[in-house]
Amino acid sequence: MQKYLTLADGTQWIGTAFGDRSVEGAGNLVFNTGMLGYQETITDPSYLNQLIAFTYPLIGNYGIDPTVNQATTIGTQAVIVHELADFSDHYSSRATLDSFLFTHHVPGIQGIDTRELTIHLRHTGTQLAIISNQPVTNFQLKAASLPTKQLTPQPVPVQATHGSQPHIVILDFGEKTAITQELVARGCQVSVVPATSSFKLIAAYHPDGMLLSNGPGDPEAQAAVLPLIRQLAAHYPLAGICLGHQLIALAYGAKTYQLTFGHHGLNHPVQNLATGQVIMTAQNHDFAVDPASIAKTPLQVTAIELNDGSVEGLTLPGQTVMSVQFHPEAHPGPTEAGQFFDHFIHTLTQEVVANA
Ligand SMILES: NC(=O)CC[C@H](N)C(=O)O
Repeated sequence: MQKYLTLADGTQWIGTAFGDRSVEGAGNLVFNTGMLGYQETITDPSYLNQLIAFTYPLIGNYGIDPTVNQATTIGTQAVIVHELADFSDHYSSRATLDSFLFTHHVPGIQGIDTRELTIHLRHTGTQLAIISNQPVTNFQLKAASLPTKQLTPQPVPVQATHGSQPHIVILDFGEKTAITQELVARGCQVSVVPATSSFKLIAAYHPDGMLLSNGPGDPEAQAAVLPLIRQLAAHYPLAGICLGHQLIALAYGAKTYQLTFGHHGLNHPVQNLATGQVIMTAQNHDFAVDPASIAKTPLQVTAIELNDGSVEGLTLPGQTVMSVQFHPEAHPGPTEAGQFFDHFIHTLTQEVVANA
């Protein structure tokens, strides 16, 4: 069965359907350059309502391992690949990518030259796209007719995982489960609460530290949560990852902007400005903190991306506030950025001891 990928600029690509063949979708089309980790990427809630084109030419070859999902539902609108593996050749695999997407009602399209598509997107910038069963004649009308997805709100408490100390409360904007897992692996007790939680509800958890999670969408659309972030920072050590990092920037008066085509990959070099150390990082973001806007705030830049100089880390001198634009939890991606968790836990453990 033929499937059509139509971009807002009118370009059309024709491929073959896989996943849920009946489903159509619309949203921002982004390209992901990771050479592995398609399952974690597809299940990452930050991709809510986006279409993901994988530049790696063969996708699906190691199948689906139920233990690596980053969320229980898939917010991604569509998966675009060059060649879909029709086998899954790994001992941990329990399903094919095709059947996994079918189960979650996500459409896929294969046979697309995703590298050519990526070159196109690098010239035009991120744009809206539609995946459909018939050629699209009226782009606006068709896009408006297709439903957008929502993240499933979680009950309170979402999760209380028992480690020892410290107790970290995650404010959940669409958290990847790997963040909780990385904290638990370092001995933390973790509770996850919805991003709409009040300060009073959060305080009842007696956090030793707070973490603002990753999440989908434009950070400037989250203005309502900024006073809570300032209140949290005044009471607890505060960390932010990706969307959480952008929200910390906004909470202290900086601005964010949309990148031309986003960072979605696993080999983004990031330099720590204090030590000079460069690490490889996993990234997944379309927005970034405007470096010029930071000068007028109390924030300081701690790290930059070496390809385009974008802001990768922030701190607030005088308070324990630290954030990163990249993904220290990886899943997928290089794990060396996990030192961010080590640093945060070390800092707040010292504060817990000092306050005892
Ligand atoms: N992974 C994330 O948290 C993404 C943050 C934000 N939605 C962006 O695209 O920039």
